[in-house]
Amino acid sequence: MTQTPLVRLLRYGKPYQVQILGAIICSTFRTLFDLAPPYLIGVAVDVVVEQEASLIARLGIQDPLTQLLVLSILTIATWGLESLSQYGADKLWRNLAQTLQHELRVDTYNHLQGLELTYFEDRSTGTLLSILNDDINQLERFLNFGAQDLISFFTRVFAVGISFVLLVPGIAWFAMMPIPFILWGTFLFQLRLAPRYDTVRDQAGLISDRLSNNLSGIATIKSFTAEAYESDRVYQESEAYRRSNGRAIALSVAFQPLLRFFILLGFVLTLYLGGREVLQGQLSVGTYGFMVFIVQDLLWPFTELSEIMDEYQRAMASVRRVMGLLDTPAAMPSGHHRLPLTTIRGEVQFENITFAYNNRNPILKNLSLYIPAKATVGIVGATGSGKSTLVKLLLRFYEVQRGRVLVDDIDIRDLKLLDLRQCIGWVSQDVFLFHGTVAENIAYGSFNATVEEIIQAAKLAEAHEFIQELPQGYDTIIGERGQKLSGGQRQRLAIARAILKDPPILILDEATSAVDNETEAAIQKSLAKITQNRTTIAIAHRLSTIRNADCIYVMDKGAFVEAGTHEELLAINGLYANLWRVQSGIS
Ligand SMILES: Nc1ncnc2c1ncn2[C@@H]1O[C@H](COP(=O)(O)OP(=O)(O)OP(=O)(O)O)[C@@H](O)[C@H]1O
Repeated sequence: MTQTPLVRLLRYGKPYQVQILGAIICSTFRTLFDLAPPYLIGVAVDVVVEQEASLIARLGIQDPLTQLLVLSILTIATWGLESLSQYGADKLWRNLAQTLQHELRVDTYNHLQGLELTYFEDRSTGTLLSILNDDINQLERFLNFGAQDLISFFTRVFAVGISFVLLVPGIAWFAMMPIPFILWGTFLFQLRLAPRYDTVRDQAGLISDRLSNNLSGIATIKSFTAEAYESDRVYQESEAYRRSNGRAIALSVAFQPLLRFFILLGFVLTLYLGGREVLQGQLSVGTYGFMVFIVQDLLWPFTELSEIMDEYQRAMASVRRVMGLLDTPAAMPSGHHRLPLTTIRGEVQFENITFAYNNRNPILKNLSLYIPAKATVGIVGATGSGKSTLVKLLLRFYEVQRGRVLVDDIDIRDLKLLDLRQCIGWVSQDVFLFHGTVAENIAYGSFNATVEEIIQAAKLAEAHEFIQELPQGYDTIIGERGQKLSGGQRQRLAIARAILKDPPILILDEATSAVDNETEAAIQKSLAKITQNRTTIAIAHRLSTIRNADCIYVMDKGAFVEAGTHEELLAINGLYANLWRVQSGIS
């Protein structure tokens, strides 16, 4: 990647190039008008000293009083225009900052959402949050003020530099001598500062990780009385952040005195060499006075350079992180084959699949499974044997390394990802509910559902009764991750959500593990009706849950070791029969 972060940011702002150009022009004019007072004072002195022979007189206005009046009007106009361009620059830059940060945040989130699951498993929420929030806010700050400062700096230096060369060409080089050194020093300073700010941003991500982790695990922290331990860990992370910032600050503040030294050099050189020329009679006293005065205007902005660069590097460290995220390719390409909900049959086939997470040992080995359309299969097996992994492969959360997964005889890699996932209802092992009302959570994914449909789904999931007892019924806010509900209640909302979706393929992964036996029996009765018309894969440890399945598969270490109906498996008298005996208390 050869493009600098700034170029990338500007390219990102391409649709807003008119506003950006407008903002740059306003900032430039604001600075130019801001520079006018010394020149206006010079002209005023010229009027009162030279009177009829002044600069303004040469324009045809002889009367000194009229000249002063013209000058006053000019001054008022300059101030007015300065205020106007300041207003334009502020408005444009601030709005641009808002628009760009908004677009960048939304785009980054949309891109992030499209990344595959392994991406999220390898990263923590805190880091991603810090990119979406802090880094993008950092950009907003830079665009609000930093960009204006940068333009103002360049405009000042160029404008004053040019007028210096035009007015006193023989001496301008005295004052300008330090500029190449300053620019070279700034370049070196930038090179060294950039990695320090990268570290600062990374450290900000780590502290955000720690905080988000701790806040979500607050109950565990309290139950293990780990408050002091966690306080210490937060302290350590915060301290590391402080130290990394300290390293950036150490470099940043050292640059300012260095700059001042070079500026002083330019000033003293002008003072001394210019003064010597006056003494030798080669320079007029007036020019010398003006030169000493203007050299400050030329060199003084350089003292702000360190602050501007500091702001710039901070922002660019953030841009690098945001762009890094935007550059991450979505490694799970969607196929093109459509699978409309109206025509899908719901036949599912795993054909000799082998799968390993991140090139570890295979979890599933050469496994095959055929589920006819509208059939119900149960999968049982030891914990960690690969049951959940199997259904996640059907959802195409991960890619199989060998073999194929087919829906209606089409390889799911060829299917449009959206179509594939729309035809599957997944009640996962760990239910996730969003902060919002009960009704919103049930209707999640079926956003146009009517209240009646929501209530009907809740009734089928045996959830209606407890929902009615909640303070605001279906409008009760259930808290983040549904933490104001019990485990069994959360599961029932998740089942209701899947029922409402009415998918041709239904996956129930330990969907009723947290409900009591009586509720489970009631849910089973509803599910018997619901599963009649769709392909269902039910994973369960509690065998009563899957007892009535058309076929039950027993999984062990990533392979099926037994298959058949409940009765057939009991007759085999193998693993399943053994489990059944243990669970039903026969042995
Ligand atoms: N995202 C992941 N990354 C790496 N390994 C994983 C991941 N998810 C699961 N595993 C590993 O894959 C194996 C199978 O996990 P899986 O969740 O499929 O088992 P399971 O049969 O559903 O277990 P359980 O009955 O406990 O839910 C386990 O050894 C687990 O550690």
